[in-house]
Amino acid sequence: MGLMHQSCLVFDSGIGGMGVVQALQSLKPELVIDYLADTALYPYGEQPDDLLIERIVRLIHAAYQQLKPDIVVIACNTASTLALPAVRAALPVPIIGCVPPIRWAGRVSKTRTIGLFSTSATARRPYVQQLHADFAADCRLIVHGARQLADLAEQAFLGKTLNVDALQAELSALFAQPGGTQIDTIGLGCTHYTFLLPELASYAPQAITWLDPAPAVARHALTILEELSARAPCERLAALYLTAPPQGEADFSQAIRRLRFEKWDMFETHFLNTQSP
Ligand SMILES: N[C@H](CCC(=O)O)C(=O)O
Repeated sequence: MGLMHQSCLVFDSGIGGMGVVQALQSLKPELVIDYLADTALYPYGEQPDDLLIERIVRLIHAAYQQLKPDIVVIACNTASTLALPAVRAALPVPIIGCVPPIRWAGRVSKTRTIGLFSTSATARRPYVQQLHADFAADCRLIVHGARQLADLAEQAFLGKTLNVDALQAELSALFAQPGGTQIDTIGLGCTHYTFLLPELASYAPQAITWLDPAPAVARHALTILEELSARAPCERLAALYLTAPPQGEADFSQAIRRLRFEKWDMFETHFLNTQSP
């Protein structure tokens, strides 16, 4: 069957996964895309690993039972680098993760010095060191676990004015590290940063090739969807669930309409009423 009636659940802590939603929509407008954001626990980058792993599995499992998607995209590096195996073990459908584009950066960099912006949690994960060792061992990797960039991206998504000082402080924290002037390629290791890409590029102190994995993640998800066998068609409208109300509700409601979501709903009722795996 074609993708006409298939559905995909996209998961993130906040608005970061909306970059993957955009890419999915432009590639396959007919796909039903549901979205779950764990806004109650945002930012994931500042949460302890053991809390996150259990929570992510329970939430995605509950959303799966509610929405029965054909595929799940964990459009969050902080969640994927921690909980991909646990989510895969708990669900009977393909789970696509989103991990820092270190391999891609290793293919692209001429100076062999690559940068990575991510959350603090992702920056200290062994997953990142493993990607470096496996796919870009001949590159110097300079990582900055940025506390403020996800917040700035949330603001940008709502159409708010950029806090330029905060953005520049995060850029400096990467480029001021030893070897920073040699960086020619930077990977976005947090899905939120899609919404800051023009600002990051314009305030960076040197020419950089910026790598945003969102379109590649979307293409990968669609390839996997195409391989799935036929199922009952999904005829309903796309759902957007949050675990806590958004900051700036009017701006949020306007912003999500650009992504073709008519409204948002609280997820907690479904979450609490669903048995964990
Ligand atoms: N969007 C998430 C993280 C933002 C947060 O700290 O919650 C990621 O890709 O890592």
